[in-house]
Amino acid sequence: KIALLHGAHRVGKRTDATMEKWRGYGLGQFIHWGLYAIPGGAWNGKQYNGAAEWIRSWDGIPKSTYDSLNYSFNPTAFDAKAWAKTAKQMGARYVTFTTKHHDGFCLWPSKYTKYTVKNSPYKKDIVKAVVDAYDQEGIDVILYFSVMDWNHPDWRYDIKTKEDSIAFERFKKFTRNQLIELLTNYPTVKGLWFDGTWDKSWVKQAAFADELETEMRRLRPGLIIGSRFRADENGKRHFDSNGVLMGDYEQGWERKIPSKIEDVHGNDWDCVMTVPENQWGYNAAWNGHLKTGTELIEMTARCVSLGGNFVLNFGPKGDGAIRQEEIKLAEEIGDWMKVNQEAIYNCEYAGFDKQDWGYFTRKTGTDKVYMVVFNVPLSGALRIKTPSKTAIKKAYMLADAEESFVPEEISADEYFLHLKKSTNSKPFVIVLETLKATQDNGTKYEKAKI
Ligand SMILES: Cc1ccc([C@@H]2N[C@@H](C)[C@@H](O)[C@H]2O)cc1
Repeated sequence: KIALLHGAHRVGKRTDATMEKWRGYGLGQFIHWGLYAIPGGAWNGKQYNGAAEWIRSWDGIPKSTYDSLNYSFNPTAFDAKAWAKTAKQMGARYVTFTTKHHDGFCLWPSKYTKYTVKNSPYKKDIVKAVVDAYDQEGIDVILYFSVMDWNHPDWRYDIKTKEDSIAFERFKKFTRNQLIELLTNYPTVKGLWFDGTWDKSWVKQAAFADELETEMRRLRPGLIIGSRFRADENGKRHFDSNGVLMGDYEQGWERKIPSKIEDVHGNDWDCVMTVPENQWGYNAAWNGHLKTGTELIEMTARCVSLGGNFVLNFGPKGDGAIRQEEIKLAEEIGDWMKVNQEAIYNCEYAGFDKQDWGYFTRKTGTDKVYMVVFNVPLSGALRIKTPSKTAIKKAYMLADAEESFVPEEISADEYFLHLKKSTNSKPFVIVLETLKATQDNGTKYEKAKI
């Protein structure tokens, strides 16, 4: 073990109630909204293919013209209550909302810069509107914050000169001020989702960032901060020099999902996902593959089956309205969640071997296991391999408990559930009530008689 002053301060998962609630969210919403939604991936009639929220950084974009977009930011269709209703009916249990993206434009009236919504035609505090609307719907709020700030004159990619160092000290104070300001203005938020923390300038601030994290946690006990916020004193990010996760959950799963339980190293994690291949902010021309509702439901089940949460991104338009494609996806996911949410909320890795037909989830702390089925085999037989000393007492459709199954034992701890020749067009869930023979209750392990 390497002695570290600014590495991880905890080994293993947090066990407090706030984090246990976070662990059970299952499904969340990401919202990327800001000035980049105005151009929507195009500039002077030319469509760009990169991620729309990065348009300021592309060749050919006059940065000063982009920066003055705050003077034309007037989202007349913005309705935080409508956003929160969409999230509620989709079944999202939390939302991660961009307070400030890399371009530095603040969607709250920060006292520490002029580059905020206050100096736009819109004027009002968007962060407050979103926090209040989602609180009212009972959806927890996490605030996204980009440390990298292209607008701030004191931002540096690296610190090479004395001048850089003096400027970056000012930038560090500015960053701390904004974070304390956010936690003070919006006391109900449950966490911060950091981005823009990979450049050398910030990676060199292990001591400062460690102290700032401690200060934020003291200001907001229970605050949830991911692994992307700070590096250790050797510049190690996400995992410190001893391989221990920094922060409360792993933030590395951006547009990708772990394929097996070993990949998550026993940590909490969430996966943040775009509908197109790689567009977070609004891009008018959604090119390439757009994920379908069923694909996104499968990603949700896959994340929960591996002990994580799935967070689907929405990129509202420059006028503040959510695009129709996203509304439709939210409805499709919501319709499925209304029937099957029991297999998603407050569920965890089941400890069953993965099978081709889909995913196992387990209601946290119980013997109730769910089979979320996406790929019905031609045989109609769903294979189950139970962990040793685990019997299946009951098996039935979540949507209709009357429709039950008698597992056919095909070998030790291995069964088939035979589906009726029904043509399922949507993913469905089967409940397994299991029985774990435990030594201390003295019962000799008996195959439960179905
Ligand atoms: C290389 C890279 C940097 C930043 C990102 C940002 N993280 C996502 C959550 C979005 O905010 C994207 O702009 C994506 C890729």
